[in-house]
Amino acid sequence: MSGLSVEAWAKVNLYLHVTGRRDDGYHLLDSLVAFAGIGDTITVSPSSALSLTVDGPTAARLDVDDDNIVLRAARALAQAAGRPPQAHLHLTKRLPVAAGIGGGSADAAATLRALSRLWGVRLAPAALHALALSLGADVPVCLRGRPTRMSGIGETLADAPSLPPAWVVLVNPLIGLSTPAVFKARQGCFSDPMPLESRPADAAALARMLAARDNDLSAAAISLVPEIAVILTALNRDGCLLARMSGSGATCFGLFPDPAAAAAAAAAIAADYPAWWIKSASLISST
Ligand SMILES: C[C@@](CO)(OP(=O)(O)O)[C@H](O)COP(=O)(O)OP(=O)(O)OC[C@H]1O[C@@H](n2ccc(N)nc2=O)[C@H](O)[C@@H]1O
Ligand SMILES: Nc1ncnc2c1ncn2[C@@H]1O[C@H](COP(=O)(O)OP(=O)(O)O)[C@@H](O)[C@H]1O
Repeated sequence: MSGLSVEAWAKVNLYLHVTGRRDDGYHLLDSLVAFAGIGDTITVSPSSALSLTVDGPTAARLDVDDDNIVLRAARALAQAAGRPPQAHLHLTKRLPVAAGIGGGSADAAATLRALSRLWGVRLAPAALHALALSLGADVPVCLRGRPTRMSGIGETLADAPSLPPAWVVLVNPLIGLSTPAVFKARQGCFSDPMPLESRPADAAALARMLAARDNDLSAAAISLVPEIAVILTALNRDGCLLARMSGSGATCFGLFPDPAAAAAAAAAIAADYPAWWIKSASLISST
């Protein structure tokens, strides 16, 4: 497709601690966020009006209406730039929807990047960050697209140590899980933020660092979608260094030290569970 394309990489919460709750109901988080080399693609091209078309393997699971986060991002950027929202947007959807890997947030971030270039808009970094946050708590981190320590509700971002070469297998049962529903179902106390060690030397060291942490939303997500427990068991096989849920689920990731081990695990899981969405990809180490 002609136009200007930006990739919207899948977000992976390597760990996710819930450290508190604000008065407005939003939760305070401490998360190491990475990105996998698989995602959606946003392509923008000049047009006299704002429009969106969608294709791709998971497009059928998406409502393409005025409320789509991609169109909301375009309108918000146009308003901030004081210009009409004129562009045709095309979304190639490959990530499952409502899946804990930030598909919508990554699409919104990619839209902001692509339209900034198409329209020649250069918002100040603080203004772009605020605009991203107004679209969703995960949009600012997706705008960075590199390993990031995320806190607050998602607005406080700090560079994380660059990651060693590592590969993930992402598995989703193609059952959408609502983020607010998972936060609502969460029980138990809050975690304390933990300091992050310096750069892990290799994937095994990264797995050891992550093993001391958790995803505090897993139990709540499993109570809503029990298949998540089955996925974690399926991922925990030879060569897998760590298996964990990402975000509010239901996607889980297995961490692998090399691409061959990840591809072999993905193929073996696909043979056992042909109805699941299963992909292997590299982790983006830094930019
Ligand atoms: C949980 C996380 C972890 O990275 O990822 P996902 O599972 O969505 O991928 C994110 O914080 C999700 O961010 P995002 O999906 O942008 O959330 P928003 O649209 O802003 O909020 C949706 C709803 O989730 C809850 N929410 C979200 C973020 C947060 N820090 N605390 C919350 O309690 C609130 O109920 C809110 O109304
Ligand atoms: N472009 C988009 N891609 C994915 N989901 C979208 C999009 N636009 C709106 N949504 C809605 O956003 C919600 C969250 O989806 P998504 O961002 O994929 O999941 P998560 O927040 O778990 O990472 C879903 O209810 C979905 O219908």
